[in-house]
Amino acid sequence: MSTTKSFAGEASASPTTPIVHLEDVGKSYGNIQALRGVSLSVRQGEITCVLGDNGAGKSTLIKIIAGLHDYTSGTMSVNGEERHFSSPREALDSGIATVYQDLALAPLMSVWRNFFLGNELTKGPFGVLDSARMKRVAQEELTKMGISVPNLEQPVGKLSGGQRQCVAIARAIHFGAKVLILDEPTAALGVNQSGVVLKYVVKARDAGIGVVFITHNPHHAYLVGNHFVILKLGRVALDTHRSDITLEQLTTEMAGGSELEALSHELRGFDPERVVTPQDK
Ligand SMILES: Nc1ncnc2c1ncn2[C@@H]1O[C@H](COP(=O)(O)OP(=O)(O)OP(=O)(O)O)[C@@H](O)[C@H]1O
Repeated sequence: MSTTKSFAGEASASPTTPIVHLEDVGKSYGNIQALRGVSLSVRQGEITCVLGDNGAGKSTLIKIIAGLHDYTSGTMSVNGEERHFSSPREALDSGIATVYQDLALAPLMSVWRNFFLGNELTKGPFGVLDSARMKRVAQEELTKMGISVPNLEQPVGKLSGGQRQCVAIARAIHFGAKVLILDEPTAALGVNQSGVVLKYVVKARDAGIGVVFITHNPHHAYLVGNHFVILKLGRVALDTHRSDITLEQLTTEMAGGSELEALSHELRGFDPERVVTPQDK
C-alpha cells in the first residue's frame, strides 16, 4: 500500500449513475484514428484522472466531452441521454465546463471582471453593468472556495498561475458546472502552486461535481484521484479504481508498464557498464 499523503477522501466510494458516459467511443480525423473503443464514466463527487503521453488522445477526449468535436463511433450519454454536441455552448448548457491550460481569462482585466466574463450581471432597463454586485459575488465565491485574492481590482494577469487556475475553477462552479474538465491544470506549475490547485480540485469534487482531471503526472493524479484511466495510442490501456492500484503501479503503468518489461527482456545480457574501446571493434 502506498503511503503517499492524499487529498482523496471516501466521499466518492458509492457508485452513482454517471453524469457523462462514453461507450466504445472512437474519433477519426480523416485517416488518423485518434481514439478507439474508449469507455469512460464521469460520476458526481468523483475525480476521474485521465493520464497519457503526448499523442495518447487526451485532448481529443476533452474536445468530444466539451462539445468542440463530435465523435465518429460509439455513444456518449449525458444524464442517461445520448448526445452529440455541436458546440461548446451546448456542452456548457448541459453543465459541462472546461478549464483549458491556456485559461480563457483576459490578463489585463480585473479579477472580478474575469470571474463574470461572458456572464456579466446588469441592472436597470438599459442593461448597465452591475459592478458592485459582480464584485460582491466574486468575492463571496472566491472566499467560499478558500481562495485568497486580497484585491479583486488587480488584473488577473498579475495573479500566480495557480491562483488563475483557481479563479477559473471557482467561476465554473459558480456558473453551475456539474462536470468540470481540467486540462493539465498543474502542468506549468511548481510543487507549491500545484498543491494549491489540487486542493481546489478536491473542493470541486466535494461540492458534488464530477471532475475529469487530465494530466501526464501520476503523482498529481494519485494525490486526488478516485478513478484512473490511462490512454495509450488512443485506446484505454488501464481503467481502475483507486483502491485497486498503488502510486507505484500507476507510475509504472504510465512509464510503459508491460512494454518496459518486454524491453528489459529484449535487453537481457546487455551490460550498461561496458565501455566499447576501439580494440573491441
Ligand atoms: N485536428 C486533428 N487532425 C488530425 N489529427 C489530429 C488532430 N488532432 C489530434 N490529432 C491526432 O490524434 C492523435 C491524438 O492527439 P491528441 O492531441 O488528442 O493527444 P494528446 O494526448 O492530447 O497529446 P498532447 O499531450 O501532446 O496534447 C495524435 O496522433 C494527433 O496527431
